[in-house]
Amino acid sequence: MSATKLQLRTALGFVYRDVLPNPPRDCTPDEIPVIDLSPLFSEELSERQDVAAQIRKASVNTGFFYVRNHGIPAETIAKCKEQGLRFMRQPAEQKDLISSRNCSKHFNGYTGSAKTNISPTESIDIRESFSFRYSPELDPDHPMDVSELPEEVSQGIQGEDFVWEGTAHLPNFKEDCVAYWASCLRLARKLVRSFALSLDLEEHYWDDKVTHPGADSVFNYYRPRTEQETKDNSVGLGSHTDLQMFTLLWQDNIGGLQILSKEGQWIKAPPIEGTLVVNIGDYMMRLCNDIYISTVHRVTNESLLERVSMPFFFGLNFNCVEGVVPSCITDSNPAKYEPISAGEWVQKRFKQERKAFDEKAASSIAPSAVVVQT
Ligand SMILES: O=C(O)CCC(=O)C(=O)O
Ligand SMILES: [Fe+2]
Repeated sequence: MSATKLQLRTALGFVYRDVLPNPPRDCTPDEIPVIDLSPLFSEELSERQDVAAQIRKASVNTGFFYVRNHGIPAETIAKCKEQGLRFMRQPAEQKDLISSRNCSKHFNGYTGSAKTNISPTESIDIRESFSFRYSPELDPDHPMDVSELPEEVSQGIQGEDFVWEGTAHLPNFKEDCVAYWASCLRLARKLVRSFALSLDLEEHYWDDKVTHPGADSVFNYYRPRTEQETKDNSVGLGSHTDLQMFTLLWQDNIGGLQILSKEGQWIKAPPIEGTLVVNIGDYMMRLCNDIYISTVHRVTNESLLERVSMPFFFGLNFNCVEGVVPSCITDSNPAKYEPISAGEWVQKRFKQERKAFDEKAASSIAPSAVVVQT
């Protein structure tokens, strides 16, 4: 059997990847290494540089790695997971009260099963999700009211209160979700320094560009597939790349995440207790002139149990217009990309995805629609 073509969405249009016909195989420790983050919290620059070197190696290779000793307490993770499950186990009508499509300007809130189709060449997504975004009053490092921000910053803030108003009946829901989000944000601000070091930039290169950053928390819920969905090879979440600088992902112990190797082979990224998965997003790949790789990945829950994951997508302040960083430009490798605002970059693809889904849904309704003769 020959390779098949996978069509992928980017903010700037479609790209294509060849996929080998072989079934997914286990990853090797070299493909998705486990990096110990304890030295990140060390006073010694050389220890922090050692972590940065490991991050560089993994980011150039597959763009995916696990981190352990990341500093997020297991209890914070467990509470957020429990809250997400409580939300998802509610009746559909209750969840739809905070439907992203009806209530949100910025893709926050609840999205039901079969309401997205992230990969044009695969099935619709079985996944359900709940999302919320950065709000300055929740910032663990410098909480402030949105009215205190300069206008060019406040315009880009995408947190929306309806997600909390519509979940206020679930005790401690907001508190537990925000605690996990805040821990991820703190870790991401630490990691972005390591990414700067890894690119031979000054350690604090991005510090003033992540004061009110892209910091999107999502709770993904994958119910088991039906018999028909299994026959049809339906995906939990179709093939895609992430959008921002990098993603921190907690996954439960069910498994189902796969990443596409350079050779076009799907490899499994199994759960490893006590770790988070970190992966490079498209915006980072662009800032690095393609030196770091934003790798295609997808999820299928092949078990008979529900599966949960909690990604946190991290990027620069939305009003930040950033181009390829100086250390990734040489005479023989000039900058391939123009500067673009971090916020615009993300919104472009979200809008495309929704438009494409609406068009697909409309065309699949058409054949059975009643044609009225006038
Ligand atoms: O559920 C997972 O393991 C990954 C989810 C993911 O890739 C995403 O939400 O972008
Ligand atoms: Fe993803």
